Formats: sequence, C-alpha cells, structure tokens
Amino acid sequence: MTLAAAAEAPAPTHAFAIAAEEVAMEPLSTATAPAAMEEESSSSGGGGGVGERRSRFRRICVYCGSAKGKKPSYQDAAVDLGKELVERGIDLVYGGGSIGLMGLVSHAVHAGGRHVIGIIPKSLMPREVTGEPVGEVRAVSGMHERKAEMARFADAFIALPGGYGTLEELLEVITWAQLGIHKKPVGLLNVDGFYNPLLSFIDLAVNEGFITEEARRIIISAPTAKELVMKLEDYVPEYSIGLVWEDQNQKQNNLVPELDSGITSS
Ligand SMILES: C/C(=C\CNc1ncnc2c1ncn2[C@@H]1O[C@H](COP(=O)(O)O)[C@@H](O)[C@H]1O)CO
Repeated sequence: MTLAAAAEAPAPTHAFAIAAEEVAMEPLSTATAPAAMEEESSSSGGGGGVGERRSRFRRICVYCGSAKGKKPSYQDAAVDLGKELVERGIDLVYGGGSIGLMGLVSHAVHAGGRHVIGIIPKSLMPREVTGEPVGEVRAVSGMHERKAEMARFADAFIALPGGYGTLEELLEVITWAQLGIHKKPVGLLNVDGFYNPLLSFIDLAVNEGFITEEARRIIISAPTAKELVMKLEDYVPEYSIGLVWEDQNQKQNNLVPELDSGITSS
C-alpha cells in the first residue's frame, strides 16, 4: 500500500485519550536468564535464524533524529544498531520515517531480514515529510497515540542521537519507568559523548534533589550498540513504585499486541 493510501486508511487503533492509560505494557519475558542470552543459537528468542544470538527482546523501540547529524559517526551508529538488532533476532519499532537516522536504522534492520514496524501519525505521512518507510507502517491519529503504540509494542527502548523529538520520546519513557508504568530497559547510545551534557544535567538534578539515585539508574548508556544491547539484556529493574492505571487490569488480559491489522508499505 502506498503512503498516500495509508494516510487515508483508518488508524488501526482507537483514539488516544491519556498516554499512560493507553500503554498496555507487555512484561518482559523472565524465562530467559541473562547468562543464556549471549549464546549463539539457531533459533533466537526473537524468532531469528542460524547464527543469531538469543535475546530476551522481541522488539526494541529506537528513538532517533529525523536528521542525520553532522558527524559520520552518528550515521554509522544508526547502521550498527540496526545490524546489532538483526544479529540478535530483534525486530524494530520506530517512528516510521525514512529520513535522517530513522531511515538508516530502519533500512539496516529491514535489509537484515528482521521485521520493521513504523508508527506514523497520518499528518506526517506525506512522502515529502517522512520519505518512503520500509516494513510495516501503522497509521495513528496523532503524536500521543504514536508514542503510546511505540512503547506498547517494544520490550526495550534505545535513543540514538537526535533533537527535540528524540529527547521528548526518551524522557517520556524514562518518566513512565520512574512511575512504574513499565519496567522495560531504557538505553542511551552515547555516540561520541553526544549525550554527556544530558547525563551531566541529570546528575545535577540528582545532586539538587530532583531525581533520586534509584531513578537515575533507569538510564543505561554505552558508546556502542553492541555494549548497549548487552547492558539492556542484563538490566534488572530495581524501582518498585507500580501505579495501577484504570484500564491496566483489562489490558493485562490482552498482552500480546495485535500486529496483523497494520498497514504494510513493503
Ligand atoms: C519536521 C517534520 C517532519 C519530519 N519527519 C518526521 N517523520 C517522522 N517522524 C518524525 C519526523 N520528525 C520528527 N519525528 C519524530 O520525532 C523523532 C525525531 O525527532 P528529532 O527532533 O529529529 O529528534 C522521531 O523519533 C520521530 O518519532 C514536520 O514538518
């Protein structure tokens, strides 16, 4: 289906009400012990093929710039991350565009044979805005619904370098982790120290009493995709506040997201 046709199609999910309530977070599988995750396997946890390493993650949501950034290292990191997901048999959830780092990571995952789910608000769907995305395209009604759907489908989150959009998405999932809305790992791919100023600011906020030490540890960072994904595999959430949102019990009964009603572009 073309992007133009997809933009006309009804969104596969109902309208967004309150972001947190929309996030029927799937709990991570606890069946796979971290020690077993690094083994080479012919049938990965992500459903992958020969030579892939087993992962406890089926899908990882990647937040990243709609621009490529000035340094080639940012672009290399996006491709490396895509390849790392492929190697571990992990599918990609992302913002659905084909521009900037979004395009690089999605093409790397798609080219490696893993599933790519792009979640795009209808208003961003015109080709001149998003480029031509690869994989499965799911149309949603707006940015809030997009973020809730991205979070719902993913087992973990990774932020590559990016701008306001990336920061907003990243800080939201960190905040949701702090509130106990999910217990999924959140990683920063700190390419060439891109995120050092943000991490310094967060440390300042800890020192000034606005962020607890425990909440600071929600953020996992590493300079390379390989190191970061390894850390995420080993991550054990330690915070305990678990808010129960009104419709959470109902959503818990329907934990597996329905992926068969999306709109496919390629
Ligand atoms: C600037 C405009 C559109 C650019 N095209 C985009 N297409 C899809 N998703 C986008 C786009 N721009 C931002 N996003 C979302 O924010 C994140 C990246 O934002 P950043 O500011 O570049 O860091 C990305 O993950 C997307 O979810 C409208 O004219």
